[in-house]
Amino acid sequence: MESIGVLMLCPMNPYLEQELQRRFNLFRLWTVPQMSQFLKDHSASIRAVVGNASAGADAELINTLPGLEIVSSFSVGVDKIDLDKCKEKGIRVTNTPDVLTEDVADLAIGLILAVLRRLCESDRYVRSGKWKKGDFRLSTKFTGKTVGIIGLGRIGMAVAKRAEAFSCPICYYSRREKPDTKYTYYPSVVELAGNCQILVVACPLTEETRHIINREVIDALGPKGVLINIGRGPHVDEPELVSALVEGRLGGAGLDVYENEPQVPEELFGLENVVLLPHVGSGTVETRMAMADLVIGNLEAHFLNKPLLTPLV
Ligand SMILES: O=CC(=O)O
Repeated sequence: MESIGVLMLCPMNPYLEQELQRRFNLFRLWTVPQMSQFLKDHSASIRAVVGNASAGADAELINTLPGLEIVSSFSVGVDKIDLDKCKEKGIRVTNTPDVLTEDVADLAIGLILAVLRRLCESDRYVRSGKWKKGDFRLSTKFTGKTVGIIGLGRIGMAVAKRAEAFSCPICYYSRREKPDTKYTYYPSVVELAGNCQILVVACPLTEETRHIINREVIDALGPKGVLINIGRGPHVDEPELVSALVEGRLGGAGLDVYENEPQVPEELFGLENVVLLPHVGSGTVETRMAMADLVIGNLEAHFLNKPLLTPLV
């Protein structure tokens, strides 16, 4: 397979890069000095693109690669890939589901605890020496709080299972009620937000779910409510979230994702009821290796005319 051109769109993971390099003719887009010359020289030989949560194959890229057969994403979310264009052109698409579910759900619970129990703030309290002058303020209990989940897919279910272990009643919103769950269903996000204390965004980003967290939802969640976003930044109308937090209309937020990563609204930096992570939901050594193996496995299967491991398109 050494002659097959594979285009990696940005640096993602050294192991993945090394294994792709060993098997294919790997092009690293971020090292290309001049895009137009690169495309002139190599676009015909590129048969696969490897992207991730921040860089995917959009219509423009797809149109410049006449030999493209497969886009294999080092992510579960594929919102950066033009799926319709891929379908239209018969380009296969794969992602990395399942292997990252546990890590992302773990992180959602970590964010809930970090916000409610003020873990980051109390860590800073110890390090700055403030403890010597007095005890840390009281925080908020997690056990027993109602957790609302937007999107009861693989990750949403894993969050629910974990929250159940904290004796939390679980409710959810999804496009359709799930017949095989005991969790309470609300047919709108506003109703869900009005009936839970912690609202977790765990659905894929699509045109329907863009800004699913808007002012009305934030107001329904209210000054005691906490928003946790482990989905995608554009699920949230970010300026509305920032003003609700600054004005105290929302109780707190735990965010792993943002509308314009890696830009994070600086107004959030001074708020102690907010915990900010740099999009690390699946960011463990173990999981990133499993994701890399899936990307490689899908490419190998494709070029050996075998069934794809995790086909999306
Ligand atoms: O955000 C990460 C992913 O989609 O895997």
